Amino acid sequence: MTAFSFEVLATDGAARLGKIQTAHGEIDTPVFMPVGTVGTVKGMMPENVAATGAQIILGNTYHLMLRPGADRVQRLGGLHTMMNWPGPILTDSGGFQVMSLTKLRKMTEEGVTFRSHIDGSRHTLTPENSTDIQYKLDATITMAFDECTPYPVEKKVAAESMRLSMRWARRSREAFVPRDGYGQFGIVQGSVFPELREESITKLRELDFEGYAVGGLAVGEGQEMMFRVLDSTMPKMPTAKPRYLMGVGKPSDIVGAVVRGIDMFDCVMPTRSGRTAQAFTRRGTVNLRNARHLDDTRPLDESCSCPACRNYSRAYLHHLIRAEEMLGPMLLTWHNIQHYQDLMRDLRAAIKAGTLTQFVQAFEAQQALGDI
Ligand SMILES: O=c1[nH]cnc2c(CCNCC3CCCCC3)c3[nH]c(NCc4cccs4)nc3cc12
Ligand SMILES: [Zn+2]
Repeated sequence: MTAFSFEVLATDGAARLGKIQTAHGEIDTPVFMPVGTVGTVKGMMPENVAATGAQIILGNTYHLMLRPGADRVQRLGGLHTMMNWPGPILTDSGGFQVMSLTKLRKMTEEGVTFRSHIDGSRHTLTPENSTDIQYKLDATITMAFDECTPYPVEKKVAAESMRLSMRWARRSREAFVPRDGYGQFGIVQGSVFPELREESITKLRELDFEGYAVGGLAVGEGQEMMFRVLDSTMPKMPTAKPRYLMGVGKPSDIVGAVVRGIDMFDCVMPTRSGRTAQAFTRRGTVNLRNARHLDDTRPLDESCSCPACRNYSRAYLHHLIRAEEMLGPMLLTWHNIQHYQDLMRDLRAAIKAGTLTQFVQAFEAQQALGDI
């Protein structure tokens, strides 16, 4: 059986080309992880997700614990079997989703009690049961239970929030059942305060996680502040372990974070935007609801290999969106996932060739062009 391992194969400045070995297969980094919320990347079959080049997807603990329930997923053979995704799956702890999706909730030192948005039933998430739920889901990578500190907050509020998350990280680590090829990631907090971020990293290193996530960002601070926090935090992060920037982001966020040493990303944008007619292209985003596409026979993005760009015109995609046909969001989701996978593939190739600086310049120039 393979042990969970991470190897840095090349570097270009602070950026790393890496490979993670897991019980469910390997992951080439930098990697973008599509969100498979309730056991499916919405609107896509798993084989089509794999066809985009994606090696790892995300499972949503909050939704799955409510429906169909962690015990039922375990009885159904775990997420890999249930959703027919044999590759690695990373599940979040559920904490962030509870705080962003539920209204009736109460947080204590113990954890969070909340009411299900589905049927109003009462539930509790703690570091212990979140870790146990992720075990039942058979997550390849389990996330520690944390509190994402809101932004902006005063330093002393950020310090208390971070220290709670660090106590929860220890409880999460102690509840984790080690298995060959499986891993657990700690989550660094500390908002925009370098010394709090450093204290958080120090506490998490004591727990020797298989990977480290940067939490508490992409919560409204803006790209400039996010990059500033990364500039001061990344040099303090363990170098031999993968680094995961949670909830990021749009393509230019990802490029800037890879340059600063981030290895893993997740974001709902490519899938959620696919359902709202927003397409990501080399020249920026395109809103396919816009009437300017009515008679446009060109493909969405001539440099893209996905079915939407190979077989259909913008006019047809626009028609599907206006007619509210299922095929519209399906094709756009596929395209957006493909676009993100192609961006990661190009970033990995640039790091390998030592040409990341040139890649970033060309990327920024194209994005500035805007769609024609
Ligand atoms: O500190 C954090 N701790 C834990 N999770 C965080 C997340 C959720 C990451 N995606 C989870 C996925 C799990 C499976 C289902 C889909 C989400 C974040 N997302 C963002 N920004 C994007 C944001 C999204 C929504 C509001 S901000 N910042 C985040 C910060 C944290
Ligand atoms: Zn495409």
